[in-house]
Order: sequence, then structure tokens, then C-alpha cells
Amino acid sequence: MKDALQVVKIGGNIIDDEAKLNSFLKDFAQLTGPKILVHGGGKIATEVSKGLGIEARLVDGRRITDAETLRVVTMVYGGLVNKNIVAKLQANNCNALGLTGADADIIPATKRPVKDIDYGFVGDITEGTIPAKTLKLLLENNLTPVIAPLTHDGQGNLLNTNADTIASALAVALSGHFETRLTYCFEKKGVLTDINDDNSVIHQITNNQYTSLKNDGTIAQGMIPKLDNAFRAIAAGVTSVFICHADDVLPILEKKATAGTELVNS
Ligand SMILES: Nc1ncnc2c1ncn2[C@@H]1O[C@H](COP(=O)(O)OP(=O)(O)O)[C@@H](O)[C@H]1O
Ligand SMILES: CC(=O)N[C@@H](CCC(=O)OP(=O)(O)O)C(=O)O
Repeated sequence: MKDALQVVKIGGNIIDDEAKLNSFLKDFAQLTGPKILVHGGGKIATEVSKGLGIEARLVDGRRITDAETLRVVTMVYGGLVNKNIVAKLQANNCNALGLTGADADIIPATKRPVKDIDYGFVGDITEGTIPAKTLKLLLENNLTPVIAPLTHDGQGNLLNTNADTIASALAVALSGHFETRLTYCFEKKGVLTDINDDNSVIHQITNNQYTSLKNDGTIAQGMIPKLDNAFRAIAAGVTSVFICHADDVLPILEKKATAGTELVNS
């Protein structure tokens, strides 16, 4: 049987910590079969903005991206973070290829329309518009795409797009070609009933449980868009979706241990 495609997303709190990032990338490099790594980097973008005297503004976890901030995130996500990850993967014998969504037209998007809030240069991905062809070609040639959270509008403009959304959209687009597994890795053990207790992992979560835990405030902040994206992926044909600690990616995906939170479509 052909290996499943692994789409893995790594979040900003791990990327910001070199030792944790190195350890995660060493594990990721060992995953067998086709794989894609989508990275965030929001924390570093905020620090770099601050250093340049630009105040970072986020609404519901989404960065307001004016022209100056777009320049910062292009440098941070498309340059610094993406190329460092690629170099580290090469050191682990993983033939990585770093891309933004503009490269090879991997992720076309549209600038978010202004409603109550003007998010500026933030891109939304329309369902069914990601051409899977190029990624499929790269994967079939044993390359590992490393995707920065930048998309483009087809008119010469880069757009800033949440990395959790990109991971979900890519997994859905490729699920028509591969059995696809999506894993969100971050700095906690999974979705927790007590955010300060890593032993309170919810091992399986259904859509109904998610709604009630969101309503009572147990699930909050960045976990809300992450779970929205994760449930969208599973409803659209992605075989499995996990949310787990970056240290647990290998045991989970090699099915050697039960860890993290698995999403259940019901
Ligand atoms: N119930 C919960 N379980 C785990 N994390 C939660 C929960 N509710 C809120 N969070 C918060 O969500 C954050 C993850 O979202 P985010 O910061 O967007 O992740 P990432 O590092 O992948 O970008 C966690 O760091 C945590 O502070
Ligand atoms: C539009 C938008 O909010 N884009 C995100 C992209 C980076 C990201 O998603 O990084 P993490 O996964 O580390 O949070 C941002 O600029 O923060």
C-alpha cells in the first residue's frame, strides 16, 4: 500500500525556541513517505515588528497586515523562518524545498474584504482553488515542500494567511490524490480541559464537544481557529487530524503511541 501523505503544521512558539525546533525537525525528517511542512512564525514577526517600531495588532488571532507589516512578514516568514527550517531539514537528510504560496502558484488567495475590520493584506483561500498538481509533482520526486504562511492574489501582491488555515487547505486539496493525514504541532500536549495542566488532554474530540467547550470558555484564543480549520479538513475528506505536542509527532504518526487530541467527525 502507498504511504499516506503527512501534512504537518508547526506553530510559532516552537519555531521561536531553537532547541525545540531542532528536536522537532529531527523527528519530522524521519517520517517516511510523502510529507509537507507548513510553518507559522507569528511570535517572531511580532518581535521583529517591535524592533522596527511597528506595533503588532491581532484580532481573533489574525494579524492586521498594513503595507509595512506585509514587508516584515514577507522577510520573516518567506526568508528567515522558511530558509532556516529548510537548512535544518537538509542537515537531517530531508530534501526540503522552501516555498511561499506565490511560488509555482501553490496557494492563490483573495484579499479579505473590509467589513467591520480592515485586515489589510490578509489573504483568504477559496475552497477548491488550490491547484494540487505542482505539490503532487514535488512529492512524487521525493522533495519535501516547506510552506511559509504567505499567499498571493494573482495581481502581484503577496498576502499574509494564517498557517493553520494553509495546512488545512493544502491537506484538503491533496486528499483527492493521496490518503492524507493532518497534524497540528504546538507547545501543549493537545486540546486541554485545563490550559495549565498538560495531563488534562482530551484524547478524542467531536464537533459537539468542541462547541460546548468553546461556549463554556475551556477552549479559547488560538485554539478556536485551529479547531475550526481542523474540523473543516476532516469534513472535507482528510483521513485523520491530530493536535499534539511537537515532541509527539513521530510516535503519533508512526502509530507507536497514543498522544495528543484526535478529531472525530460526528
Ligand atoms: N483548551 C485549550 N487547550 C490547549 N490550548 C489552548 C486551549 N485554549 C486555548 N489554548 C491556547 O491556544 C494556543 C494555541 O493556539 P496558537 O497560539 O494559535 O497556536 P500555534 O502555536 O500553533 O500558532 C495555546 O498556546 C494555548 O495558549
Ligand atoms: C493573517 C495572519 O494572522 N497570519 C499569521 C501567519 C503566521 C502564523 O499563522 O503563525 P503561527 O502559526 O505561529 O501563529 C500571522 O501573521 O500571525
